[in-house]
Amino acid sequence: MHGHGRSSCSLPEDAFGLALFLDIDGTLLDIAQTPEAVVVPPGLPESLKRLAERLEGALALITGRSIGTVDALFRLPATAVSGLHGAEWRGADGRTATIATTEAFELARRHLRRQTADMPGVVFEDKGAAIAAHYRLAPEREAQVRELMEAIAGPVVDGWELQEGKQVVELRPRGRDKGDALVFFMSETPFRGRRPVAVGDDVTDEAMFAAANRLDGLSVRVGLDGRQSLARGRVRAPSDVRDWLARISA
Ligand SMILES: O=P(O)(O)OC[C@H]1O[C@H](O[C@H]2O[C@H](CO)[C@@H](O)[C@H](O)[C@H]2O)[C@H](O)[C@@H](O)[C@@H]1O
Ligand SMILES: [Mg+2]
Repeated sequence: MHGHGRSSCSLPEDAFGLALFLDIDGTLLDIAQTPEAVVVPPGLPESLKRLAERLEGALALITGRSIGTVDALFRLPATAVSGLHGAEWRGADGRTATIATTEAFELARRHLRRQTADMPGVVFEDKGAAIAAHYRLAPEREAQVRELMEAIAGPVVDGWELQEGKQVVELRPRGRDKGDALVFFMSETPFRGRRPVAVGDDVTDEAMFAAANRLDGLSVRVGLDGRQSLARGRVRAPSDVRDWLARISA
C-alpha cells in the first residue's frame, strides 16, 4: 500500500527499542527551491524532541547540512547530529568532531563563490568544510555547474571529493559517510543495543541504509520513483515521515 492515507506502512508504529537515524532534506522537510527556503513545519521539532526523550536520546539527524545549520533550523537541545554526509558529528552527550579546512579548500571556496555570482540561478552554499553549487533554479546550467565543480575540486586533492545530489554538486570531506555515522552512533550510549531505523531519500543515504540492514535494522526510502535503493521499505513523501513521527511520539 503506497500513495494513499497511511502510506508509511514500512515504518514501525511502536518506537520501543528503536534507534532512529533521520535524513533532513527530502525526508523530514519538503524540497524547496533553495537551501534557505526550506520550511520546518510547526510541530516537527516538538515531535522530534518528544521522541528523543522517549528513546532516551537514541535519535540522530544524519544530513548533508552542517551541524550549525541543523541547530538553526530545528533548535533541538542535546540532539545527536552527523553533518556533511557523515563527516562531522555531535553525540547525544555533546561531544563533537569537526573537520579542519586546508588552504587549497579555502581557495576553492573563494573561487566557487566568485564564479557562481556570475551564473544567474546558480546558488552557492557555504557549509563550512563543504561547499555546494545548486542549479534547481537554472536546470539548463547542470552541465556548466558540473564542469565548474570539477575544475574547482581539481586542486583540492586531499581530503575532499565531489558529491552529486538533488540538483546540486558539492565538494564534501572525503572519508566518512552516513553509514559510518550510523555505525559510530550505534556503538555508543544511548544507541547501543537498540534496533536502528534509517530513513532517507538520496544517494548518500544508501550507505546509511546498508549499515542499518547489516545491523538487522530497518531502512526506508522516501520517494516512490523507481530508483534502485538498498532500502527495504518505501514511503511516498516527507509528510508521511512527519505524520509517522507525530504518531509514534504522541
Ligand atoms: O542529507 P540531507 O539532509 O538530505 O541534505 C542533502 C542536501 O540538502 C540540501 O539541498 C537539497 O535541498 C534543498 C532544499 O530543499 C534544495 O533546494 C536542493 O536542490 C537540494 O539539493 C542542502 O542544501 C545541501 O547542503 C544538503 O547536502
Ligand atoms: Mg535528503
